[in-house]
Amino acid sequence: MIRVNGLQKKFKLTKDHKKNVKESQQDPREDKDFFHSVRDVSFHCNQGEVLGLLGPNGAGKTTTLRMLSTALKPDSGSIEVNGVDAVKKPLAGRKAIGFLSGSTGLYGRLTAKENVEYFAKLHGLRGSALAERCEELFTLLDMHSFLDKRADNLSTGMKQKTNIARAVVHKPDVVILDEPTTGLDIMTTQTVINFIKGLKEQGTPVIFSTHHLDEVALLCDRVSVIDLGVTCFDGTLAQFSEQGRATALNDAFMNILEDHRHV
Ligand SMILES: Nc1ncnc2c1ncn2[C@@H]1O[C@H](COP(=O)(O)OP(=O)(O)OP(=O)(O)O)[C@@H](O)[C@H]1O
Repeated sequence: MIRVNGLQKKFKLTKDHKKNVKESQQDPREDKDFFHSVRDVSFHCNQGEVLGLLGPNGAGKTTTLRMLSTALKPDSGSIEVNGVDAVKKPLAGRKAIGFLSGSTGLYGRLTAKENVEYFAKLHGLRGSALAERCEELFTLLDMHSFLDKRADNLSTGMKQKTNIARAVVHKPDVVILDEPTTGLDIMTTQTVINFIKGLKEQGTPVIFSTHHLDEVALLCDRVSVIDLGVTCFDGTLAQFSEQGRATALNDAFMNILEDHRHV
């Protein structure tokens, strides 16, 4: 399981950013020298659960997920993965977490297969264990038709499948996916959704950020909403509808955001 408590992360403002800040309306995340992207974020996800991380553009979801992946160090707060303190022990945290980011690239000159195998080797897999794990992922993610194509020549969907395979090749304890279906066609989206369902069935906790509430309805046991860097909802889907006073998830989401901004 993964438990996140009171995460905070601020960034030093550049000169340009400071100029924009002066011109913008008052934002509680701004101060003289820093932009407080994540101010107070807490949630948890148990074995076999899928948690959907929601929030408007710029709310702080990617910054939060990058802290979970250990790519960014929080200014304060804790991240615990199966009892391991991932802030104090980032190497152990990195091993335990599989992270798909929106920005990581593949090695363009390597084929899809070579990309996944390369990351498997970095995680210490060798021989038949490596071959079996890669084969399992190639089948689950329906990758066989493009395994020998160079990454440079892959479509967006093929690249995303390869990125997902590479993120989970070491069978991490927790899987974190930043907008895994953004920009994908319907068939590729379905493959990714089925893949997440498979992880859930195996008991692996999955946290994914998304703007697609239909995916939340299909996949999620829990929902966490971040607004202006703060968790303004964290609970089950039923509690989400209850607090948002609507059965339609988009209405519930809008009500939760409005309540948060008018407190
Ligand atoms: N390195 C940085 N320096 C300054 N500000 C940053 C930095 N990284 C992120 N931010 C700011 O922090 C805020 C949160 O960004 P983040 O990418 O976490 O949002 P998000 O919820 O993932 O948004 P989206 O849904 O658009 O992907 C944004 O206003 C962004 O401009």
